[in-house]
Amino acid sequence: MVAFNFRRWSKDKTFYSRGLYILAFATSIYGIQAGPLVITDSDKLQDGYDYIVVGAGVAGSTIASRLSEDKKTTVLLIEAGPLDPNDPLIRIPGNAIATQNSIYAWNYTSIPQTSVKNKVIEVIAGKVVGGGSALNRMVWFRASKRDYNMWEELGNKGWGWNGLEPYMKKVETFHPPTEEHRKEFDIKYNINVRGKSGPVQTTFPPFLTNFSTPIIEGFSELGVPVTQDSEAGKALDLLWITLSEDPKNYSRSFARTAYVDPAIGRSNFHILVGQTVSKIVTKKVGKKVVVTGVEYSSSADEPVTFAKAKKEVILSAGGVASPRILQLSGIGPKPLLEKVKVPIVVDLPGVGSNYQDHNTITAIYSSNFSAPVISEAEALDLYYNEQDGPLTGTVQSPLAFLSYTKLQALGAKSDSKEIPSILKAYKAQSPAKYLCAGPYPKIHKSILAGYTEQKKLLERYLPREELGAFEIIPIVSPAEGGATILFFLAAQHVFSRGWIQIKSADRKHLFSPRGGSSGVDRGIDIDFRYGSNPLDVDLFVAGMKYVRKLTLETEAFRALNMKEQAPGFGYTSPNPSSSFVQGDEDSSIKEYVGDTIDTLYHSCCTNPMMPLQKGGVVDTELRVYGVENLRVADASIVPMLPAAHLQPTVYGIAEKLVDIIRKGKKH
Ligand SMILES: Cc1cc2nc3c(=O)[nH]c(=O)nc-3n(C[C@H](O)[C@H](O)[C@H](O)COP(=O)(O)OP(=O)(O)OC[C@H]3O[C@@H](n4cnc5c(N)ncnc54)[C@H](O)[C@@H]3O)c2cc1C
Repeated sequence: MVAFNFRRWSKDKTFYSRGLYILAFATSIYGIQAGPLVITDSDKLQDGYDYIVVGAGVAGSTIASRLSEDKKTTVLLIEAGPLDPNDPLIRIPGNAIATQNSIYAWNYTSIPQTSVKNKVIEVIAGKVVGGGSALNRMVWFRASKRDYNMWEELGNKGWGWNGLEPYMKKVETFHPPTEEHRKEFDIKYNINVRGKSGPVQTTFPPFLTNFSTPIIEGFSELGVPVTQDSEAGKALDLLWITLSEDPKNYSRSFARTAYVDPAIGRSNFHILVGQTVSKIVTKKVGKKVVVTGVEYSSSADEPVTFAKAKKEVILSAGGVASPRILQLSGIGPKPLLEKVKVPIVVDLPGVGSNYQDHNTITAIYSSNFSAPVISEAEALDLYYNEQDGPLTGTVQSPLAFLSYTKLQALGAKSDSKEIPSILKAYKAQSPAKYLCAGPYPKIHKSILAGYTEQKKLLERYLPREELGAFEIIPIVSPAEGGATILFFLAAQHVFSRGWIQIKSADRKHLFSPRGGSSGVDRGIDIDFRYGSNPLDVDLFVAGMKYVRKLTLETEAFRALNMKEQAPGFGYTSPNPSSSFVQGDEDSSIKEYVGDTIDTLYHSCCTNPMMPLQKGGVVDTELRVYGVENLRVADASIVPMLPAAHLQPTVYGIAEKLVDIIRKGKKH
């Protein structure tokens, strides 16, 4: 019986985890008990705090905790979700997928994605103290130097690799594997580039499968080596990935344990949980717009309560919620605010624009690979008694980040020796061609200017061996008679840009129930615009062909007798598009992309840190343009999606902001 940590079947497009079913009794035996917690109810609030931080996720927890290290500074952290009672659903790494479908998630849905067969996509985000770090897959690594250096080149001095890396390092305490474990799997790492004393614990999961051998050998046949350590600034080729977990008991190390728990008990730190912020409150002082505090409530029926900020409000509600709260507060594109009848406080075109995410499809193979089949009871026994087994982690072998050059050399036709075909076509596009005007009758000039700059950088750097273009995550799902092998394929530097726009001024939508795409009006249009630039779909064609080369043509994989289950050669869609060409491999993969494209949950870039005239929402000190005493710090300020999972980057952004505030820099 299979008890592996996650699987995803293309047939019904749902995730599930056996972990879900073992929780009930796991709760009762899980070792960690809640310590003494000081949670402040509204009626116990002080009459104002120096800083109010909205959202106790990755960034918000970090900022609130660090600011409260100064005893003279009062901090209020407000979180819509609960403080979990040390729930194994969160704490046991192997339960990650079950957590994503639990009460700890917001579970928004996108609007139908018109470029990919009107697919409606679930947009999972953490709604609990810890935010995304409480339910993510704990994959921990920074992007390549060039990813961050491009941020700097967009006009953000100090936000390149050299400006951000020390802060990402500051977050981490890295625990090397045992010598025996390192040797057994030939794990590569470089202790010198790792953090040594940060609050987030990272390590390699103890339970790895021998699938790392065909992965390393198969990729090697295709010219892809193992990188010594992704954290050195080149997250390219095959990477041994650490997870954000504590080897003390192989439990999740997340923003709650790393930052909030140490702050709880400080008399100058208060945290309100189960309270949803619906508005940043401002007043006019002369010509200036000044933030005075926030309004929040526990439900749509409750009246709002005002909390006063003496110095600043820092908005850290995440890539989807932060632009939403700004728009609800009258800070955003004028035509949108007019349409939904929110009084305009500041006309800021970039709020909600520039939406980016890693999108993904899954290839599935049968094989004769033999991996231990572990029952639920055995998995629990291993976890609790031996700190081992599939519940200790979420990945079991290295994963790959391929540059365009490597990907297209094997995965698709390249009609030029110098530049792969997708990039050649991208270069030929006018920046406005696939950009969406959002709430404007035509694309706003600042947003076009910002994208034009981004496009120039992508054109310049994507052909070089400096940036990841495509991620391949192998997952082994053991079964009697041979494991099922899943490959998650994820596009890294998407060309499409989406929008987040509120549909209503009514705060009641912030309390819309969870529940898939059941037609619940959540008062918000979340539009990834997946595949709106058709080259993003072409990239998946190249990626899928690459995976076929790897699985079906390398010696290492041929020995495993891999048979493609999905998409399968000659995949025909139940809902074929008009352009579908029977018998054509590219066309068939495109159909599969249209039917199954999904998110890798890295929503970001919706309040980009860029100059105002380039569609920016915040400056390099993360201050919102045109508003005094308001900053945004979370995944929304990322100007351009890096080729990496996001959490170390967002923690780093938060740590850097704290330093900026401490140094008291002015605009
Ligand atoms: C399912 C999933 C899997 C992921 N896997 C990985 C991974 O393996 N590795 C990795 O590096 N990254 C991963 N990520 C991404 C990473 O977790 C996020 O990028 C990161 O959490 C973003 O941090 P943030 O501070 O911007 O927002 P979040 O961490 O999402 O925090 C925002 C917080 O604000 C709260 N909030 C929102 N609205 C309001 C409101 N109105 N009032 C009060 N509070 C509010 C939310 O409840 C939440 O707690 C994953 C994300 C998800 C969702």
